This record gives sequence, C-alpha cells and structure tokens, in this order.
Amino acid sequence: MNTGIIRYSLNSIRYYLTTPQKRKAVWMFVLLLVSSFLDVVGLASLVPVMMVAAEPGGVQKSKYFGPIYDGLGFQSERSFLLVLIVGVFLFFLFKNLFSTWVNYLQTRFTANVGLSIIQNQLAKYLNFPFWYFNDLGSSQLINSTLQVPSTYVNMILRPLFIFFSEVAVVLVIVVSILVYKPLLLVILALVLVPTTLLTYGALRARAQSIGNRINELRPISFSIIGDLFTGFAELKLANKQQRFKDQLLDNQREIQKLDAEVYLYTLLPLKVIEMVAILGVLTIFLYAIYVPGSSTNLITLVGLFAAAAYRLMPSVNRMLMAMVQLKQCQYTIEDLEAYREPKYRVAQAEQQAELSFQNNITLDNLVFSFPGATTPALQGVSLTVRKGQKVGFIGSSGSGKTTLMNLLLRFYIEDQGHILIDGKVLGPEHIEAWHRIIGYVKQDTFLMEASIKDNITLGDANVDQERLGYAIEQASLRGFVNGLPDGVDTFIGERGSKLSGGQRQRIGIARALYKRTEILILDEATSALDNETEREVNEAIDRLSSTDMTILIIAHRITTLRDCDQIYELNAGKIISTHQYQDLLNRVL
Ligand SMILES: Nc1ncnc2c1ncn2[C@@H]1O[C@H](COP(=O)(O)OP(=O)(O)OP(=O)(O)O)[C@@H](O)[C@H]1O
Repeated sequence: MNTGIIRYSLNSIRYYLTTPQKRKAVWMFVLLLVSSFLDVVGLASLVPVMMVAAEPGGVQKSKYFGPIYDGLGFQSERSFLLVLIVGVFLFFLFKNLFSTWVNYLQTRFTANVGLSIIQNQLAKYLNFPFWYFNDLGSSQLINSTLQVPSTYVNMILRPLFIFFSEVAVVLVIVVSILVYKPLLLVILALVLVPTTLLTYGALRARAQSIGNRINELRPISFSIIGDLFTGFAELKLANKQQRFKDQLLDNQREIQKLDAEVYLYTLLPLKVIEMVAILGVLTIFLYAIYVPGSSTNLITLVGLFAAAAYRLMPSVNRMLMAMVQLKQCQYTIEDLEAYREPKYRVAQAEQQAELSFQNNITLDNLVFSFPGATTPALQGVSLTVRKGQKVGFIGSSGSGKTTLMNLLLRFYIEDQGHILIDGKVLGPEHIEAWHRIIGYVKQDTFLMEASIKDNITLGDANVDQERLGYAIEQASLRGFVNGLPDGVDTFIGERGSKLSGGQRQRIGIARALYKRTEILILDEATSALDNETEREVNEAIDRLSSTDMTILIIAHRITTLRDCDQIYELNAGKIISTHQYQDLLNRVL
C-alpha cells in the first residue's frame, strides 16, 4: 500500500508533539490495539456460544466448553448457558466501557494537539514581518489560524488514529486466518489487496485536488462576507449588495459541490470492496459447479471466505476512507508548514534588556527595501530628534513617511544603518522596553467593539482611574464622554461606528497617553476632515504639545504642524529639506 501520505502526516504531527505527548501517543496506540483486539475477540466468541446454545447437549460435546462445564461441576446445561450468556454480556460491557475510555483519551489528546497547533500558528503569524502580514490579508490569516488547524485535527489526526486501529484489527484477523487456514488468506489477499490499491489510486489524486481547491475558496468567502458586512452602508447605497451576495453564493456553490463530491468518495470504497468480494464468492461457486468433485471443500471455503471478507470489509473500508481524507486534507499539512523559515520571523532576542530614553533619538543613514522591490523605500535617512521635541514629516504620497515610522516602531527592520537611543543602538533585545515607551496613533485607529474605557486601556483588568481621567482630559475627550449616558462605559459600536472621525483619533491619542507613552507617532488622517473634526484633533495635539512627550507627526495639513520644532520633507525615500512652520506657511501663501 502506498504509505506516502501516512508517513507525511506522521512527520507533520511529530513537529507539534512535546516528548510527553509523543509518549502519550504511543500509549494511546497500544490502548487502541487492545481495544481492537477485544473487538475481534468479542465478535469471534459469539459464534461458538451460539453454536452450543442451538444444539441440545452441545455444551458437553464442545471441545472448548465441555472441559469448563465438567471442571466447574455444572449440573445442568441451562445454568451453564445462563452463566455463559451473562459472561458474554459482561465481556461486551467491559469492552465497550474500555473502548469509550480509549475514545475519550483519544479525543482529549487530539483536542490538545489542535490547541497547540492553533498556538503555534498564532505565534507564527503574530511574529510575522509586517509586510507579509499585509500581503496575506486577514481572511487568509483567519483561515490558517482557526479553520486549517480544526480541519487538520478532524481530517488528519483522527483519520490517522482510525487508520492505525483498523490496521490493528486487520492484523489480528489476518494472523488468525493464517493460523487457521493459510489458503484462505492467499485468496483474500489476492482479492482485497489489488482492489484496495486500485480504489485508493483512483481516488487519491482527485481527493487531493479537491482539498486544495476548497482551501483556496474558503478565504475568498471569508473576505467577501467581511466586505459585505463592514461595507454595509456603502454597498447598500451603491446598490452593490446583490453583486457581493452573488459572488459569495457562487463561491459557496463550488465549495458545497466539492464537499459533496468528497463525501461521495468516502462512500465508494465500501461498495467497490463489496462488489469484488461477492465476485470472489461467485467465482468460487462457478468453479465448484463446473469442476466436478471439488464442491464440498470449495463450499466450506466459500463460507469461510465470505465470513472473513465480511469482517474485513468494514476495516479495509475505514482504512481507505481515512487515506482518502488524508489525501484530501494534505493541504492542511502544507499550510501549517508554510512560513516556518527564519525570514518570516522578526528577530527577537530571548533576553530582553532595559532601555532608557533621556536625550535623543538618532536615525543614522537608514536604508530599507520591501522584499521584491526594485528601489529602496528609504534611501539613507538621517536625523536627530531631541527628547520633548515635536517633529513633523511631510511629503507626497508614497515618499516613505509611514515606512520610516514603521522602522521606528520596529515593525520593519532596516537593511542598513541604525536607530540610536541616547547613542545606543536599538537592537532586538530592546523591543519590549521600546514598545513600552513608544505609542502610535494611526490614520485609522484600531477600535474594538467595546466600551470607550476598554478601547483606551485596551481591556485593562485593573484600570488606573486617575490615569484614565488624565488621558481623557489631555485627548480633549472630556466634553464628549461627559455627554454620554454611560460615560466611559458607553459602547462605541463595531470599529467605532458610533464615533466621528475626530473622536476615533482622539481615542487613539488617549490610549497612547494612558500607556504613559514617551514618544508618540501620530499619522494624521488623510481623508478630508470637516472643520469641526480638524479643530478637535488639533486641540488634542495642542494639549499634547504642552507635555514633555516627544511627538513625531506625519501631517497632511500644514496647520497641524504649528507647534513643530522641525519639519522634514521626504521625497522618494530621502529627506530633501527641513523647514520651520513659518517658512512652510509663507511658501503656501
Ligand atoms: N507592504 C508594502 N510592500 C511593498 N511596498 C510597499 C509596502 N508599503 C509601502 N510600500 C511602498 O513603499 C513606498 C513608501 O510608502 P509609504 O507608505 O511609506 O509612503 P507614505 O509617504 O507614507 O505615503 P502616504 O502619505 O500615502 O501614506 C511606496 O512606494 C509604497 O508603494
């Protein structure tokens, strides 16, 4: 049998198991063997019991039960049969309790492995360099973090257990037949082995390609449904909801069709094996009819063949089903294995060091290129910001302002040059300390579907009320919050849908203040803010300017830069000039 997919799946599981878990897996396999053995013994024991029960005086005549009957001094066959039947019942009770316990252990084990795979995927993606993160997109990431591990558990891990426990059953039967009647084993092997191989051979390629296709289609559905709900208002107004709905249904139609096809494939093996087994029986019969003198022996053989094949068929079928499922979901193994190379990990030092910021931040000749880009996004940027300064960045769209901030935030790492804090190179060992003192207010502030308080504290369990009050005050949110029925406990809707653009940015500012940010990067919203919103945001920035916070502002409106000590202008990844606010204002006027 082609065991490529089995070996591949086992290797993939090994990666996730800790040493105790590996030991547990072996232990579980032993328990499964015992459980399979009890299964076969249970069924096999029924035949002699039924035979002696059906024939009066059968107990004493039986070569198995006769000695037990005499040895235990039974007086009547009826009482012996009663004890025998109760014994059989108790055996089945024990067997089923035992196999349920094994199933329970097995499901707990697979659930734990599933959880460690999700943890592993999360760790992988949360440590992803930012640009890959953006490249993959959230639908793909959600699929890989939640859907793929769950499919892996259901369609790789569980089928593997089934496969091995069926192998155990088949082995027990095969050994019994080998001892009892080797010729029968030869006939069975001649009939069942080629059938199994041919059926698997016919289904595996298609099963795999269906699995791959379903994995391509699922994120598309996630993405369309995300757009459909988040873009509710825009799509409704543009009368485009129907088009998105149609796209989603087309995609789902293909998924459902492929799912149904795969389900059909899991039903097929049993039918094929049954046809071949019956063909075997009939062929032996025909032989008995047309070859004179061979019938008595052959008819016994047919009986035995049919009985053995009947018991083997479900096991072989389950083995085949398991293999088809493994093949169909091979993509999950590939998906989980993706992005394990070091280049997909932001370098992080095991030992984190403290960092203090007292004097200045120096960018020393920073060069940075996005993977695959022909020209660097930053081409030797050097500047110094003193503690407490307010510095502005301007420049046309695509000039590298956001990229520069992402380097400063350590979401990207420079190809050349250094960032120095008080003259000390900012390295991977400072990431945690650095992130404690730097804050970022994006153009589109990240907001959770939660209360204002939770959005400012990012779900702090023990909120520092004094700090929260200060953050609200400094971010010019006091008036707004006081006017709300539930104050800071008011829910703001999905992604802040109940807030204005200015309020959203000010929540971002309050968040940075609550965190005791020492260096704040503020990316001013590019979208046309109305006068009132612009005034609100500027008021918050003005208040910040009176603190000792070091502020770096990417500005799209010159008025935002009013309090800046220095303004840098970028073009094509380079600083082309530095300005004072008044010069810029004169230039515009
Ligand atoms: N994830 C990315 N992958 C590849 N190239 C990128 C990526 N992000 C930005 N770029 C490219 O890098 C260059 C600088 O982009 P950046 O976002 O820093 O500009 P910006 O000055 O902030 O623009 P804007 O004012 O429009 O926000 C652009 O040419 C952009 O196309």
